[in-house]
Amino acid sequence: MATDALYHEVAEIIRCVLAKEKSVRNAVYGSEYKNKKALLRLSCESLKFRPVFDEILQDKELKKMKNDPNIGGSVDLLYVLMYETLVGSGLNRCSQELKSVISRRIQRIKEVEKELESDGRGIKSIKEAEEAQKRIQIPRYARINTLKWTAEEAMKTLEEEEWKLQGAASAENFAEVVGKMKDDEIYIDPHVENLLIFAPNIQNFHEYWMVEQRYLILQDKASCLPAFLLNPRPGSQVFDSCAAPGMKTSHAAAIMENQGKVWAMDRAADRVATMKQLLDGSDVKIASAFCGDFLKTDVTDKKFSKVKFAIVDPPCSGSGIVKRMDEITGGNAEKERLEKLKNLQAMILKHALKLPGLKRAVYSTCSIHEEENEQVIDKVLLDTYVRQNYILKKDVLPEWTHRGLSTYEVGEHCLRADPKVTLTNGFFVAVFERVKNKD
Ligand SMILES: C[S@@+](CC[C@H](N)C(=O)[O-])C[C@H]1O[C@@H](n2cnc3c(N)ncnc32)[C@H](O)[C@@H]1O
Repeated sequence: MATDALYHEVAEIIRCVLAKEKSVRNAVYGSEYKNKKALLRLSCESLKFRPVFDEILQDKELKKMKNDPNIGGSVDLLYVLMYETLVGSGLNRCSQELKSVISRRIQRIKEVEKELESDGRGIKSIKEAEEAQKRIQIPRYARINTLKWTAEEAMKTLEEEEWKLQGAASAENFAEVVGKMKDDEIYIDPHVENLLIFAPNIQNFHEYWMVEQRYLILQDKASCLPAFLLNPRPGSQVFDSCAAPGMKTSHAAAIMENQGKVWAMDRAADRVATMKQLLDGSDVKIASAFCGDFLKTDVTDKKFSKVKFAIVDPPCSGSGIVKRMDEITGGNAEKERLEKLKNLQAMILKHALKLPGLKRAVYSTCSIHEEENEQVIDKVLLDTYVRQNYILKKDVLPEWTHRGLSTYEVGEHCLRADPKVTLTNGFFVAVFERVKNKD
């Protein structure tokens, strides 16, 4: 039956995507199945609701569906069939064999889904989260590149180009004021220095000459927090352990007024090449961008002895970034993956804290998962060397009311960012400070 062929093809796309062999789009357009539109829609939809289906398949009775001869062990095919049953247009157009796999257990499937829903983990919750996400409009943040011009020059030029400068947005009713801004208005950010706020939907803003020539650097506000909170003095040395593509390196260099040095390391050679271009185009003169594995770097090497500041922005699930496809597919939230990331993140942070002359380090992720955030801080603070030498800085940016999760002791000392609350991507920052003054 034609619909069976579609379901089998969607299952194959899902398999490819979850095995990280291809993106959804590449898998769909590489498929021989003719109706690409149907293929794409059903693949994305089934992936989107997959977390619910996975939970349903934990049920003792429903687990057995995978072994049904019509399913042939393919959990991906079950995702499609469950999608059609619980969300889509039903299974009336497919063969009796496929339909019967579900229809024989439909009552139990609905029961389990209802239980999940009462816990906020059912189909309805995913639909609601998606609707809420559609409604969130994050403004565009642009950092004045003070390595190219001063803030005054920037403001004057923007005014000459007929932008309407509104002054500083108030921190108290930030979301309300910024949420209503018009396309030709600009606010000054009340938290991060030299950061401007533009409306969310300005057409082709990345082609605007100030952006193209890197007089303004498009950078989400939350991602400006690490270098801003690190606040390295001009003339000092910074180590950025996972630096590419160099957004935080370039921000640190601007704060240091191009005086001192930033060691900008990254493991991925292609990303280091991109970073070099970006730093060059931004007039960063003090960065030494190089390729290497930070975990294999001897931080006690004499050449790093003057490093007083560290940026630790390790790989993360990226779950805080609004509107990413892998968020929609739910592919990033797997416990096992988060556990692996947490271990890597903690290792990288602990290693950075071994820099002998280090005074302050900032840890950040663009993840919303506590495993990658508060749990990493907890884990690192269990280390004897870390406990003897560092404290988690208290009262970081006190006017920033969105703090780490209160279920952790460290929570109140950390900053969180959230699209709904701070009008930024989801983000997490914590600052470590050496207990003894090493000056
Ligand atoms: C979140 S991104 C960094 C973004 C960057 N800080 C910025 O602001 O533009 C994480 C980076 O860590 C790099 N990375 C992963 N493992 C690493 C390691 N062991 N040593 C150095 N870099 C690593 C990845 O290649 C990736 O570029």
